[in-house]
Amino acid sequence: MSQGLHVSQHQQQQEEEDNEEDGIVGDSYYGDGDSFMEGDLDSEEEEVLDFTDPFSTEVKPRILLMGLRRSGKSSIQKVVFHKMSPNETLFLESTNKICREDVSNSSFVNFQIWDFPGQIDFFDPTFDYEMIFRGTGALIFVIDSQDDYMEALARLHLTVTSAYKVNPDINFEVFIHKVDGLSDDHKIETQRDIHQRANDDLTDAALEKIHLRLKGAGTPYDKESLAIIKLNNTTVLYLKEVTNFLALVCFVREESFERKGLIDYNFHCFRKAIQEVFEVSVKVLKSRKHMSQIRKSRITPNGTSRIPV
Ligand SMILES: Nc1nc2c(ncn2[C@@H]2O[C@H](COP(=O)(O)OP(=O)(O)OP(=O)(O)O)[C@@H](O)[C@H]2O)c(=O)[nH]1
Repeated sequence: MSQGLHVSQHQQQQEEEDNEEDGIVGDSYYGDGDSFMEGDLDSEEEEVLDFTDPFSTEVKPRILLMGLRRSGKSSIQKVVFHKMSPNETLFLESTNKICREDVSNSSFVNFQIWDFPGQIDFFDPTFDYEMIFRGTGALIFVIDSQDDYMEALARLHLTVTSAYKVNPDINFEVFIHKVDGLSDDHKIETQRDIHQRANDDLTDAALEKIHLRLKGAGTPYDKESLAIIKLNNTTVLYLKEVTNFLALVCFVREESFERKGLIDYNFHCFRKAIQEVFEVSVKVLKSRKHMSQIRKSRITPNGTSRIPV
């Protein structure tokens, strides 16, 4: 509660400060201003986008973070990729230029994330959205669930339809953010309402083929999903989910994969055994709980036993 109040006061103050600044309309989105964050954390690279930079032509999967002002885009990025504590995000300044960051923690994780200013204007001639969307793999649209989200939905529709026209292969993700201020019932209701309205808008525009994924709408993997990664030393890494809390990671010689069916069969037996152990453990725990309840019911309030146990 108090956090919510604190945030809204901060937001109000920030809005006032922002309003004093020039908007970015008429200004270049890719200017040579400083990066939006002072005191850069452990970022690999973070910079204001500059299309004259030859590095910008490097082909890397690109993820765009879009949404209204103060919806929480930069906070998500800072908390996820820079281990910033959520409280510290209160002090983030509003983003007024497109900020591009390389995320390359390892050879498996290597992509760019572009954080957009909230008030981007698709009709501004300095904003070359066609060029941006053409090379984009995924667009994450952030909605502040504590705010009146009608404006955000209108902006979502404009963003998604503009992007889809340029590049129908973009994956659209909608993050319903700041749900910490909502009750459980309100969370579900908000998600349902946003989902319904966003899809209704697309249907009205005869664009129901655009698929919006809203957080909570499903996971991109199931129990058959697995990862087989060939390492460079003739070894293969085999990763597969056993239960929600357990994954099996094996390093196997490459030639062993000629008999992959055998590996799958062994994995199947292993998973079955784990599940059986789990089910037996649950039964034992339940029966212990049951016995302890029976014992308690045989003890009178003054602590003496009604029936010897
Ligand atoms: N309650 C709550 N507040 C949050 C959350 N995430 C971010 N905020 C607050 O929301 C405000 C705006 O966050 P930013 O990350 O700067 O938002 P933005 O979308 O990048 O804003 P612009 O750069 O203006 O487009 C900050 O005061 C954050 O502390 C959250 O999960 N819950």
